[in-house]
Amino acid sequence: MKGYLHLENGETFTGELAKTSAKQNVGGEIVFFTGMTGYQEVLTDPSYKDQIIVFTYPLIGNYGINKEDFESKKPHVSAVVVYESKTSKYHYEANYSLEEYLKKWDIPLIKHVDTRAVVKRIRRQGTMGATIATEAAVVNPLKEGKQIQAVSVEQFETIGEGKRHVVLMDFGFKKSILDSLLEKDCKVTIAPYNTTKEQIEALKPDGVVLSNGPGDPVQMNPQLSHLKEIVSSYPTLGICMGHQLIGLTFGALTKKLTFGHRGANQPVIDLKTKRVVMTSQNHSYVVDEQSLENTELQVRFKNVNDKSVEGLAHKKLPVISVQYHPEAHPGPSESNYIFDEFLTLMKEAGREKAYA
Ligand SMILES: NC(=O)CC[C@H](N)C(=O)O
Repeated sequence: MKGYLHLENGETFTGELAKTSAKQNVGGEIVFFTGMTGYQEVLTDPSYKDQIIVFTYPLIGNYGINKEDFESKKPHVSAVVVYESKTSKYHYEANYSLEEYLKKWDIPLIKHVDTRAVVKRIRRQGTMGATIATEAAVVNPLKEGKQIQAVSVEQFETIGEGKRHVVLMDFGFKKSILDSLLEKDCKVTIAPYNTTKEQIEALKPDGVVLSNGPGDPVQMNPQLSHLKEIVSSYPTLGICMGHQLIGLTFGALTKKLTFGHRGANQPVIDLKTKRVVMTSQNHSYVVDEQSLENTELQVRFKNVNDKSVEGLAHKKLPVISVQYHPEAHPGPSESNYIFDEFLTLMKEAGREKAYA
């Protein structure tokens, strides 16, 4: 069936709607992902909530869909745009084809769209509102959402029996972050996004991880003073949204990039070691470097392409943060060492406590 991708700038692209959803009209913020593989992780990463994802690689779905690669229990994107979607699923682990999986969750997929042209528009004019529709449709301009509370857990849950106890504050966490912590011999308590310092104290953790999450970080403004108390009291690692929130809690500002970084090959330099690592990324917002000037934070990582801030360290407290995804999935895992650094921070803080 013929379908349309309408952009907020007034342009329309024509394609073919797969039979994955009967919805006539679905809107969202249109963004693009440049990895050749990793579509399962992208679909199920809660940070993509309410976004229409354009895959730049021209053939998507060729190894099907299997549960092992999910980053959460369900897909969060509002719709999918591809050039070609593979309808078979020959991989030995596959439970669904791409289209079968999207049908299960009633998510529209439009194919045979000139994805190269769409991406060029987004690169030039920025991420914008878009609608996938069966006919002409109005595109609603983007408005600020409260996506974090929609994806965060409501109950505390503790997993694993490792040596270090970490509270993972859930702004929309990817399962790979939990897995990375469990692999490093941590016991992890997943906590709702609005957990207070008192609730964390009761858990007696060794450290806190602030997770990734969807939308604009300023949606957390009402909670920033709570977060500052937490981050100032425990060794803390912030990842993506978590990193942006660490920036905001210490008085820095965030800003939106024209089209963000979404892919598996973003080069990042670690200013401490002077080494460049290839990283997995998914974000629109960044911490504004100039706004760090009068704060207690300093830049630890930078994007080699556009020089944007990719990570911070607190000048005195055991607090580090990364804009990229050290847990990978999809993408390279060579930045995984940041988890080891976080472990060292917890170990050192524990030693101080023992001698206090
Ligand atoms: N993956 C994330 O945590 C993304 C953070 C935020 N939603 C952004 O787009 O910048």
